[in-house]
This record gives sequence, C-alpha cells and structure tokens, in this order.
Amino acid sequence: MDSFVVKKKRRRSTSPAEDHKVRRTEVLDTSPVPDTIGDDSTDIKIAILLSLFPELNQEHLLDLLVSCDGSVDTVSELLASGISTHTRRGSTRRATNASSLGAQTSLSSHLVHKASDGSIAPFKDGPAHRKALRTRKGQTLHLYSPDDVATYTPCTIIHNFLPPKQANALLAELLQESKYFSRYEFQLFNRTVKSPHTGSLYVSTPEEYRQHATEYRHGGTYQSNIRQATPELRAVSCKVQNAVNEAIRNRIRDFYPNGQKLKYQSPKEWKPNAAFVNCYDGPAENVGFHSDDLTYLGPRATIGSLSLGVEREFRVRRILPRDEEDENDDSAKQAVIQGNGNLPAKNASQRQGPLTSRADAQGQISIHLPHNSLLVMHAEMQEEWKHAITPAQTVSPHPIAGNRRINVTYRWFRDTLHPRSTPRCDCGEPTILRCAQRKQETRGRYMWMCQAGSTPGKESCSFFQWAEFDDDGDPVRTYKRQDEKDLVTLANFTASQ
Ligand SMILES: O=C(O)CCC(=O)C(=O)O
Ligand SMILES: [Fe+2]
Repeated sequence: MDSFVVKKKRRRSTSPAEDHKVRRTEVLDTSPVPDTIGDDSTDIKIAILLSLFPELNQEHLLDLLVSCDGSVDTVSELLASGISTHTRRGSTRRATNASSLGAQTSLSSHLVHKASDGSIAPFKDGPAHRKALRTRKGQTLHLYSPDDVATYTPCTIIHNFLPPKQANALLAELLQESKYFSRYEFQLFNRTVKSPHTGSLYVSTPEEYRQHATEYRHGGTYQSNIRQATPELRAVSCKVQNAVNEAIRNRIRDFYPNGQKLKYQSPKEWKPNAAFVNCYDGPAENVGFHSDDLTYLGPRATIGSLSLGVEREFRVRRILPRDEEDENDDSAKQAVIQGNGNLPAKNASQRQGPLTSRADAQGQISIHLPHNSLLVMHAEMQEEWKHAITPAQTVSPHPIAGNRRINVTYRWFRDTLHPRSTPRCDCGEPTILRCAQRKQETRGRYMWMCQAGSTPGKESCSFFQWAEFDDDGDPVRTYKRQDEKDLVTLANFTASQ
C-alpha cells in the first residue's frame, strides 16, 4: 500500500471533522472539510501511535490518548520517557491484548428478544431464532459461523475456499513476492509515519501498470509499489470472481429490501482488475480502522478478500452518525450496534462524548480469518462500517507462512471512474470520492474533493463538489469531461490472461 498521507489542514471552525485514517486504499481526508463529512480522529491518532509503537496494544494506546486529552505528542513523549504503562490519571489498567482470542464462544449471552434500542439487529428478520445481539461499549463480539457473520455484519465468509494445494501454492508464491513489498509512508499531523504492515498493488497488464504508476492516486500520491499479477493470483481471481458474484446474488436475495440491489450498487458482473496484497509479519503488524477508498471502486463497492497463512482477527464496527454516538455515550448504557442502519434520529445538540466513545461507542465485532478463507465485503460495508486487522498478542504459526499472514483484496476499478474521467480540483489534479457518514442530514451523500492535502508538502485547494451517481453507481457528469478518446477500458485479471 502506498502513502496514507494525512496532514491535518486548516479546518472549519466548529466542526472537529477529520476523517479517519489511513492509507493507500483507505479514505483519509485531510483537506478542509465541510461539516457534512464524517470523521474519526481517534482512529488516525491510534494509527499514528501504533505505527510509532507497534509493540503496544490499541486499548492501552487509547487509554493513554484519553488521559492525554487526545494529544499524540504527549502520548509519544510519555511513552518515550518510559512511564507508559500507566495512564496519566493514575489508572493502572492492564495493557491487555487488543486482539487476544475472546473467551466468548457462544452468542447466546448476547442475544436479546427485540432489536429495540440498544441491540444489534439482524440485517433481515429471519427465522424465529434470529434475535438482536447486544454489545457494550468497548466490548468485542466474536463471530465464528458463516451464518452469524452474514446475519450480523455486511460480510460473507467462505471457509476452505480453495483446494488446499492451490491455497498453499498461492501462499508460497506471495510469500516470495512479499520480499519486494514495502511499508507505506504517510503524513500524519506533520510527521511521516510508516504503515504497520507491508504490501503491494497487483495489476493486470503493463498498460495498467503504467496508469497506476502515473494516473491513479492513492491517499494523495502515486502508488510506488506496483507489481504485475502472478500466475497463481490470476488463476485464483477466476474463482474469487465466481464466488463473489454468487455471494452478491445471495446477499441481494436474502438480505436486501424486496430482494433488490441497493441504490448505486452496480448491477454488472463484478470483475476484479486489481488486487492489493498485504503481508502482516508477526502479531504486532496490523491495519487500523478504516473504510476503503471508493474513488475508483464507486459507491456501494464489493471487495473480495482472501486470507492465507496465520489466522488473524478482522474487526468491524458501524459508523454512527455523530449525534447518535454522542447520545450513546451520554446515556452510558448499552451501546448500540444496529445492523440495518435504521437508527432513530437523536438530539444533535448533545455534548460531544469523550474520545473513547468516538472510537468504540458500539463495541466491535470480530470475524476470525483462518488460512484459505474468502471474506466478501458487501455493498453496505464501506459507507457504513469500518474494518481493521487488530494487533494480536500471539499468533499460531502456520506451517508454510510461519508468523506471517498474507491477504489479497481483489478489487474492481471501474472504467467510469478512471482518473481521466473524474472531476479535477483547482490544483488540476484528479479528486477523491468521499461519502458523508456522520451527519444525519447528509449521511450517504457523495462528494468529490481535492486530495492534495494528503500529499506531503502540498496544500489542498479546498475543492469540493457533491458527486451525483445514477442508480447503478455510474457518475452523472455535471463537470467537464476529459476527451472521449482518453476514456479507457480496464482489463480484468481473467480477460488479460
Ligand atoms: O488484511 C485484511 O484482511 C484487510 C486489509 C484491508 O483492509 C485493506 O487492504 O484495505
Ligand atoms: Fe480495507
């Protein structure tokens, strides 16, 4: 992954808006943002601290951050001075492993009868046994069965996805490849930090290699580590393509209102034409909470994510509109995770909750990703949820990979969102697509924004324009088109074999 550049910029006076983290594929807003944009500065700060102190766990860093009134600098100084195991307010909270396997093995203690306020509703009323789940702030609910994952998160998990030999061959190939991966450097609060894992972008053809190196931007800069898709990666992409399309069909049939695709979701076949491959070398390597960048994937994107090597936890949590989050914190009672997104409107004038509430108001759900499992992140995911690979205290070594985990996220970059055909900002650069997440009034609206603020040494021009899409998620062009001759057709992995 390349630079996740974040540089906090001039911001508008009243809104503490800074969007969350993180890196090349991830949405990281750094420009002066309109109040409409959701954010979670805690994630950014935790991402910085984790990259500076990878040996520490997230909970501990969060404690420190709270006790230091949200100042990354103060936490860094404390940690550097060696008084890091206690918070400044004297709490001696144990530095527990943020990602240790949960003792919870059954959901029964979390089931409640009604998905009323304070519970996690199943996405769809299913069989009678489908009840709401209840979690508390700061709590992590571990889901193991594919059925529970589909019911309570916007994901499908398929265990033992590939024939074992093929999974092992791909793993062996990518472990070799991982020698050439790099850590992405990114700019956070005027400091350059490195991603807490390594990776590379894989593309289909030499021409696409060229385009990714010179036209696509990720986190404000060009992708520096790009590689040509390997034979195993291509062979597996056919299987991923078929499985993801089937999972999308099932999702629509079983979970979406009237069995219809979501507004803005593409009705076309999902055909991956790029893949980010990540390597997590040891338990401390991680990726912080983020949503993936939709600039080239478009609204309501689907992503196919294959896990190989050691098992790690994939954590997800819903993005709450700001006002609800505050209310939850204010009431200090059961946190709410609502699977269907129909949360009631709350009083926007309530006070801002403390730092912790923003990061963890609803608790988290943990999906365990063993070797050879395919996770499909469905169309609801990026706009409404965040995901992370949390640091672990220990991992069980894998016979081929040792302590390493390889992850391949297959993606479909859409022709209609090629940087040649998206709006340019006043700097003359292609803009980034963002989705408003936290304010009730604008939640779900898309916008094009300048991404120069993410580039080290560059100032954002503050360009902002609402983005309009047709029902199938193709842009309705209210802006000047590039020349038609410049428009491109991207080759997917299968077609370019
Ligand atoms: O490693 C994983 O499973 C997730 C990686 C991820 O979130 C990403 O590449 O955007
Ligand atoms: Fe991601």
